[in-house]
Amino acid sequence: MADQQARTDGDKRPTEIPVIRWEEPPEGPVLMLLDQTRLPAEEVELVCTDAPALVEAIRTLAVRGAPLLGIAGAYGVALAAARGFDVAEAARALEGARPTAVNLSVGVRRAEAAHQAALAQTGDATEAAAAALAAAQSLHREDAEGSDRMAAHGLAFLDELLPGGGHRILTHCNTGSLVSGGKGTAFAVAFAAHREGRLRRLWVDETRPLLQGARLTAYEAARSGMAYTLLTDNAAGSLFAAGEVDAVLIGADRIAADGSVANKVGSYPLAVLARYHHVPFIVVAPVTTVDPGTPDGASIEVEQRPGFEVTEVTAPQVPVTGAGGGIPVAPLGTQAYNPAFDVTPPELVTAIVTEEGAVSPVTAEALAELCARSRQVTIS
Ligand SMILES: CSC[C@H]1O[C@H](OP(=O)(O)O)[C@H](O)[C@@H]1O
Repeated sequence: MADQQARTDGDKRPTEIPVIRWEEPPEGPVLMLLDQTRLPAEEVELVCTDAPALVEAIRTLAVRGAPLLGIAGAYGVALAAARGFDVAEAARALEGARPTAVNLSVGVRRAEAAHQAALAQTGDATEAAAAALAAAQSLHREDAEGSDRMAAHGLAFLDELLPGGGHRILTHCNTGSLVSGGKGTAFAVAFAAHREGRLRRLWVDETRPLLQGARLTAYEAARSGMAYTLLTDNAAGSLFAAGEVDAVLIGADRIAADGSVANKVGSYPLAVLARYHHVPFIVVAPVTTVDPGTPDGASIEVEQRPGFEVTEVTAPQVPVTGAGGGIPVAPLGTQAYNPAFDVTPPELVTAIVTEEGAVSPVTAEALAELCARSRQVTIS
């Protein structure tokens, strides 16, 4: 397979518009979000002035991706506090927006706890709102810093596993700057390999049905200058069979205490293919994605999404005709099975790479030690 010469025009962020930002115009604070449903055709910002608007943005994946959901959830609590809404009500609504990514509730509860502590200490609503905002901004910064550390640990792990560089990495869904305060998770490792001249190619799964790979990862890869190729999800098997994949790198939405990994649907089949073809299957995620409170994969709630996402195709420039706003590709009335995620058992995971380092092999004991170590070093 001919290799295109990768461009090296530097670290271009996927878009000149930040993925998420807090603003304080005279009429009151707002949360600005890059609307990811409009990418790559348009760079459009959503203006959220309250928690219900943010809940809708999360539900429609205008804002998405586990780490970013945590950051957005924390800002959502700060927004409710700053605008005088009921903070507990806003926090519960935000937590309930999507069930699988544990980061969402972690971010919401972190800002809510800061708000409650400040209110208990000062009795001052303005002080409490400021504390919630400070917690959200701290989480935002930590995620950006953690992303760089994950990239470094991930590249070091890859280089040790596959000496000689020239990595051909297959990735699924989207795990770059669009899911993070920084450069992302799995995509950040691929970008680090590219920047160091050790990425031969990024294979990008289109990731049906919402096409996060085709629309978002390809968009980020193009901006980064790396050599990348888009493929349909069902073409991955033939790439493995042709010996064209050196490693699989994916993100995670929740990692259970036993090491089971919930990630975008289609991740589990990749893990089985990787095992059959003796290819490393590497999960890249912040430690906050590990959920000691979820014992195993069967305990992870997998979000079931509307059937029209499968039975229709949509694009910003396509006129809407179907029940969900898209063009029907299946007979009207067709029922569809549409889990947003699947669960990969720990025995199929080569390593979990976090900002604290790589865990390999993946065991409950190693994850428990990682979480304990992380709690010791977490900056409050
Ligand atoms: C590393 S977080 C990105 C993670 O989130 C995606 O899901 P969604 O697009 O539905 O938010 C997918 O599972 C990615 O791995």
